Amino acid sequence: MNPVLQLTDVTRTHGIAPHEVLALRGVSFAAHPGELVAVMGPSGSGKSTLLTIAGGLDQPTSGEVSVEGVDLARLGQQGRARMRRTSIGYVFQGFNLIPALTATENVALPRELDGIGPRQARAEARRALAEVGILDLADRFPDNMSGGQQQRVAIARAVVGERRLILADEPTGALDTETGEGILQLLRARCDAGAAGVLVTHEARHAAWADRVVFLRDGVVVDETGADRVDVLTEPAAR
Ligand SMILES: Nc1ncnc2c1ncn2[C@@H]1O[C@H](COP(=O)(O)OP(=O)(O)OP(=O)(O)O)[C@@H](O)[C@H]1O
Repeated sequence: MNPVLQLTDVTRTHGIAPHEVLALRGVSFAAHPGELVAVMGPSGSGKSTLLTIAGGLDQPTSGEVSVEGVDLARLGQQGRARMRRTSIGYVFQGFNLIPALTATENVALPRELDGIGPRQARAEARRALAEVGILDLADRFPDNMSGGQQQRVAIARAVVGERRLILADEPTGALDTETGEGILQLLRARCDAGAAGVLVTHEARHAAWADRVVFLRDGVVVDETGADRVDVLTEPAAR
């Protein structure tokens, strides 16, 4: 089966010499349909850099990133923006909802930007809100929702329109344990339905929802394993 996401020998340098930082050094990585991959590693190991590059929000210094078989570098800026709206869902730690828009409007926005008519975009948004269990909050504004409810809206926005690649950067951030588990359950369900997911997390019990765990250190993939060995991965210094 072809991967939804493929990174090949990706390098990313931040800053300029002599103060440059090599955030990623030759990372190769794939996520297939139906697969949830967790990315773990110490602070500064390159996890967020990897995710933003996978989502076309940042570009590698060298190497190739393809989504659904399309090399993002060949798309140009507009093509990448379109790819982000149609194929890639990004769940940010801080939700990034627009306060002046209702839940439905927040979720419908990427579809409308993509040229879908408002009526269809709203219908798709309501379906996505139902999928994450908060259709009853469809007309509410973010400020009148709990953190967990806001994160559900953010997830609905990331999956609306049947996107095939879901990228989540610490999506349970400030949420309590139970709400956080609910969010991971949603991501898992979306991958079980055929999407590919990448989850950046610091917590082993969150990574346990994944099929595979990739461990980064200093911008290099130092280990890759099934979720059954997550406990080992959380303590690399002891190995
Ligand atoms: N815009 C930038 N300019 C300069 N250096 C950067 C920039 N973004 C990231 N870096 C550096 O690149 C390295 C990787 O950062 P990154 O944020 O990807 O790590 P991370 O594993 O996500 O860390 P954390 O778990 O703390 O979020 C770090 O050394 C960081 O300081």
